[in-house]
Amino acid sequence: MEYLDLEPIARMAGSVVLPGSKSISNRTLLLAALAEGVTEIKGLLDSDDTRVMLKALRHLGVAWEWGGSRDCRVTGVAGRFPVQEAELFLGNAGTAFRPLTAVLALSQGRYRLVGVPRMHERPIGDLVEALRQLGARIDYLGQEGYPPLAIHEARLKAHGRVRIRGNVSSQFLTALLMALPLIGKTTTVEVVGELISKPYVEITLNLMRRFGVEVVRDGWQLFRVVGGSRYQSPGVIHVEGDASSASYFLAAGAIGGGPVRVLGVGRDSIQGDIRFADTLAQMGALIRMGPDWVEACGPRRLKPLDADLNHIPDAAMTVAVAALFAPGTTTIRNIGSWRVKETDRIAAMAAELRKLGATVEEGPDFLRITSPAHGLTAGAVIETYDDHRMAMCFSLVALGGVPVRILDPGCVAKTFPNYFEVFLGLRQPDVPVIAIDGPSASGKGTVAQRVAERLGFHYLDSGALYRLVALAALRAGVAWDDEAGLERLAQELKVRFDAGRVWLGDEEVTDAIRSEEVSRGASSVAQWPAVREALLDRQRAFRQPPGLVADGRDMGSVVFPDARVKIFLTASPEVRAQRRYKQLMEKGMSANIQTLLQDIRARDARDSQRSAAPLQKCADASLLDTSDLTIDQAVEAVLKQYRASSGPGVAGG
Ligand SMILES: Nc1ncnc2c1ncn2[C@@H]1O[C@H](COP(=O)(O)OP(=O)(O)O)[C@@H](O)[C@H]1O
Ligand SMILES: Nc1ccn([C@H]2C[C@H](O)[C@@H](COP(=O)(O)OP(=O)(O)O)O2)c(=O)n1
Repeated sequence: MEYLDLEPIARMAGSVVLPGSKSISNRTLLLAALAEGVTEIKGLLDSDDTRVMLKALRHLGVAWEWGGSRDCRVTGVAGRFPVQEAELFLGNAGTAFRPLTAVLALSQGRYRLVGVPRMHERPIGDLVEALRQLGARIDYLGQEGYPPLAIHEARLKAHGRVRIRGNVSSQFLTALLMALPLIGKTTTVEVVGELISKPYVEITLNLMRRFGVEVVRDGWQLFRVVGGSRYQSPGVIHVEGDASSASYFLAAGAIGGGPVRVLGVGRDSIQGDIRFADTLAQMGALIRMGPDWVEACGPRRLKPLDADLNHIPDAAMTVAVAALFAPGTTTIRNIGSWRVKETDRIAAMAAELRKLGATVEEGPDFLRITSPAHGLTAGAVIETYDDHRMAMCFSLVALGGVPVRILDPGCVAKTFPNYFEVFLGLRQPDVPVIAIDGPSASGKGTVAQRVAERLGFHYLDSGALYRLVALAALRAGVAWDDEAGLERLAQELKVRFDAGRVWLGDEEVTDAIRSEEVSRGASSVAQWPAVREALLDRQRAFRQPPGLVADGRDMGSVVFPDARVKIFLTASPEVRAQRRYKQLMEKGMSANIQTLLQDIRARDARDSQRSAAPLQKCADASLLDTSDLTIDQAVEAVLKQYRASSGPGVAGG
C-alpha cells in the first residue's frame, strides 16, 4: 500500500494487548541462542526486526521453532555457533546488527554482516573499536566506521580491560556486554563519556541476569563480566509488551478522551519507555497503572512541556506529535541519538510537524515545537522515511479533527505489523459529557437532572455511589478509617438506579442515603483513594449515547476529563444551608439550620482538603454561582454553554 488515509476520529477508548517488546525480544533470542539448554520464549514479538534476528540465528546453525503465534522455542548452542562462515543480511535492525557484530567478533569464525542502505549510514565505529581492543579482527567493507563489516578469526587478548564510548548509542555497550561471556576471562568495560539511554542498558543487564550472568556495575562508568560466566537457559521466559508501542495508545487516550488501556506493560516493567506515562501525565493526562497495564485518559487539550527526554528516546517521538495538541511551545531536549536512528528523526519530525501548521525549531539535539494557533492543517501528506515510529506517531493527527494521509504505512511492520488495525479499533463515536461539580447543596443534582431531561441524556449522581458505600459500611459495621474494608464494599456494591430511585441489593434506599449520618459518612469514605479507584469504572460506564450529565466533585477533573462542558456550580454556604433545610423539611425530616451550616462548612473543608481528587474548580471549568439564580436560570445557563461548546478533538490553541 502506498498510503493510508485516516479520517478525523471523534474519540478513542478501549484496550489493546501490546505486541512483545522489540528490545527484549531480540536480546532474549540472542541470549537463548548462546545459552546452554532449551528456552521457551513466551510473548515474542513477530515483526521484521525479530525475523531478521531469527533468520540470522538459523544461518548460524541455531535451531528454533515458533509455537503459538507469539511463542518460540530456541535450542541454545552453549556459546559456540555451529556455522563458522556465513554472510548475514540484517536489514535495518539495529537490535540485531550491533549485538551480532559483537558476538560474532568474539566467535572465531568468518562472517560478513550487511544491511539496507540506511543501516550502512548508521555508525558502528565505537563498537568495532572496542572489539579490536580485545583482539577482534573486523574490516569495514564500505565506509570507515560504518557497516557492512567483515569479521575474521582472531586470537583474543585477555588483558581484561576495554574502553567504549557511550554517547552515540547505548546499543554499543549492550552489544559488548552480551558478547563478553564468550571470552571466558574477567573483563572490565569502561564507558568513556556520558552514557546515553541508560534504561536500555538496564534491560540488557536484567536479561543477562535471567540467563545466569551477573554484570557487576559501578555507577554507569564501569561494568565487569567475571571469567567463567556462562549463559544458562532459564527454561521459560516471558517477553513484556512493547513500552514504546504503548506510547501511541496512551497518547491516543489522552488526546482522544479515553480511557485507553494497554495490556502487557505496567508498574513492573523493565523497559525505560514506561516512563513515557509520567511525561504524558505532566502534559495533563490522567494515568492509572497496574503491575502489567497502564491506562490513560485526558482532557484532549494538553499542556506544553520543556523536558530532557534522553531516558525515553523512542517514546519521545510521541511527545513531539502530542505537542500539536498542547497550545503553546513544547521543547524536547537531549535527543541527539535521534540523528542516527532509522532516519534522522530530528529532521524528519521537524519537516512533518511543519506540514500540520506547527512552528518548529530544530537544534543539534533538541526540538522546539509551537502548536498551530488555529487548529491543524487539514489533509497533510506525511512522509514516513521508512521509519515505523514516524508512521505510528503521526496516526495521532487524526484525533485533531482533520484527515491525514500517511505514506508507506507498511513500514510499521518493523515492530508492529498490524498497528493501524489495532489503532483504528479504538475509535468510538463521541458521547458528550456535561460535568457538573461543586460543593454540597449548591444545586448540582437538581440542575444536572433537569439538563439531562431537556437533552434526553443519561444522568449520573456520583455522590449517590459514595453515599451507598457509606450506607453499606454502616450496615456491615465497617469503620470509616478501614480503607481496605471500604474498598471491598465499593467493589462489590450491588446497586441499581431507576427513575430517580436507588436500590442497594433488594432494598430501596432512595431516602436512607440522604440522612445526615450517611452524608457525613459519604464524605469520610470519599477521602480514601482506594474507594475512589474502585468506583471509577462504574462511573465511566454511565457514558452511553446520546450523552451524559454527571454531577459530583471530580466529574470534570478525574472521571470525565474530556467532558464537553465542565461547570463548577456553587452558592454561598448560607444559601446552601437554607436550601438543604428546606429540602429536609419537605421530606418530613428534622433539621436545624445552624447545624446544617456547620456541617456544610466542615464538609466543604474535608472535600476540598483531601489529597485524593479534592473538590476544586479545574482550570477548564466555568464557574456558575447560583446564590441569586432560580433553578430555571441555572439550567438555562448550563444548556447555553452546551450549545456553544465546539465539537471534540480541536487541536491547537
Ligand atoms: N438556583 C438553584 N439551583 C439549584 N438548586 C436550587 C436553586 N435554588 C434552590 N435550589 C434547591 O437547592 C436544593 C439543593 O440542591 P441539590 O441538587 O440537592 O444540591 P447538590 O446536589 O449540589 O447537593 C434543592 O432542593 C434545590 O431545589
Ligand atoms: N464525585 C464525587 C461525588 C461525591 N463525593 C463525596 C463528597 C460528599 O461529601 C459525598 C456525597 O456527595 P453528594 O453529591 O451526594 O453530596 P451533596 O448532595 O452535595 O451533599 O460524596 C465525592 O467525593 N466525589
